[in-house]
Amino acid sequence: MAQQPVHRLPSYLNPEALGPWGVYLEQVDRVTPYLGELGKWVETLKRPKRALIVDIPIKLDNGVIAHFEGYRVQHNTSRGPGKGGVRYHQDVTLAEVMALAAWMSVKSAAVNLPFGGAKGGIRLDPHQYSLDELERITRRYTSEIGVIIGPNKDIPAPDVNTNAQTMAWMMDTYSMNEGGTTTGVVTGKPVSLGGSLGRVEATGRGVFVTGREAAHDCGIALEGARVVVQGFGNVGGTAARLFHEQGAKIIAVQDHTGCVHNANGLDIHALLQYAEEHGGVAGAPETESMAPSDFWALETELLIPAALESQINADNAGSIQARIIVEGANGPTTPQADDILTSQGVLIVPDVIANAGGVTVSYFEWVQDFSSFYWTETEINHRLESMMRAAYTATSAVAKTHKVTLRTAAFIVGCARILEARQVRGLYP
Ligand SMILES: NC(=O)C1=CN([C@@H]2O[C@H](COP(=O)(O)OP(=O)(O)OC[C@H]3O[C@@H](n4cnc5c(N)ncnc54)[C@H](O)[C@@H]3O)[C@@H](O)[C@H]2O)C=CC1
Ligand SMILES: O=C(O)CCC(=O)C(=O)O
Repeated sequence: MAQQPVHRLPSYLNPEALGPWGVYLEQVDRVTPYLGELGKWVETLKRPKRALIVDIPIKLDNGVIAHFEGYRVQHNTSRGPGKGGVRYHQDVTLAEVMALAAWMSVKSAAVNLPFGGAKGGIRLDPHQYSLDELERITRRYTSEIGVIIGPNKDIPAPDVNTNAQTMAWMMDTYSMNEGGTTTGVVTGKPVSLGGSLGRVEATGRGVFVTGREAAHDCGIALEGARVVVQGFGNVGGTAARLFHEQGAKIIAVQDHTGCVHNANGLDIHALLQYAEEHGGVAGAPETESMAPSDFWALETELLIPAALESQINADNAGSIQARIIVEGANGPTTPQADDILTSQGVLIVPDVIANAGGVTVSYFEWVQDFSSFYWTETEINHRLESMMRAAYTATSAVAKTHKVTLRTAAFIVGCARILEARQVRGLYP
């Protein structure tokens, strides 16, 4: 499974300095030698098919007109319509959304969903705006990107700081503009609007399933295993709860408000409630606060980054003492950190497999909306579990065959599927 570190970029072109898009390009460079004849199409993967920047002018509650910048990027649609979430965050940039869209292409293909990759975002700190303002921002954004989205073109979903309510506003705005209710234009909607049971916790559940498989491969029992989680929102919060419910000990959690630690294991149900009421984990009872550098250096069986990109990088990778990293976030580990961790014997379950549970249940939601026939939560969870296990097992087998990391293996599977579709669609698609 171990891979020799490779450094294809010249030293003056540091992928960490290039941000998430640079990290993605380096990952593509690393997989190219394994793509055989299909490698001749690899340039397709190195640029987005389409990128839209939109201006979102809205009237704030105080009467002032404010302008926000929004994006929707469709990285690749060779295998099906674009698919991917919408992020609201003060640091969102076009280059970041390009990387997030590209990881969606690889992810959808790696788990064999009939989708391409897309992503959207608005640069704003949603915590600074009222619910009414967020509704106006979301509706204007949806109208502006309405020219390129649609149930057969590109289907948005929730990501950081967006949720089922955001998707309901998007679905309603798109439907108003189209002149008819169009449930299939977004996924992650409320169940009362054609959303799927199980979607809210699907990504965290996928992280749990792939983490459990990886632990099994490494001979680690979940009962009593130590787990450290960065990000305590939809993905990190759910994953922490599922590991906790299987007897694992969540010893530390970090979110944007701080880090909390308890060597005997945090009471995850109480912490979830505290974070809901206080907007974050900082100051939770029966916890000690901890410096971020100490957080990363904690000795643990599993480490789950479930916040933002490039959190595990050349600066902190050397101090990490986890046996397994399960990537709930997109792009949390830079290529340099990958090399350092691999040389330390850490097994990394990459984002494009580990967090694919969300888009997998989004796929179920899309199928249910088209057929107007809805499945039970037990059916959803059962199908999700079997697809996540199959993806993990297939990726592990490819990693063993080529003697590469799970990330390179997942990229081999995903990129080959995308490029094969690209090839058979013909020379002038
Ligand atoms: N929601 C979904 O279905 C999916 C999400 N993801 C990825 O998972 C990650 C988390 O997404 P969600 O849980 O949906 O978002 P969320 O908005 O529900 O939660 C984000 C969490 O990250 C924390 N956070 C933000 N900035 C941080 C910082 N600088 N340091 C530490 N913690 C910080 C927040 O406090 C919050 O707990 C993102 O990378 C997202 O792209 C991946 C697949 C699907
Ligand atoms: O559910 C979806 O369609 C996409 C979720 C997402 O944005 C992701 O997997 O990163």
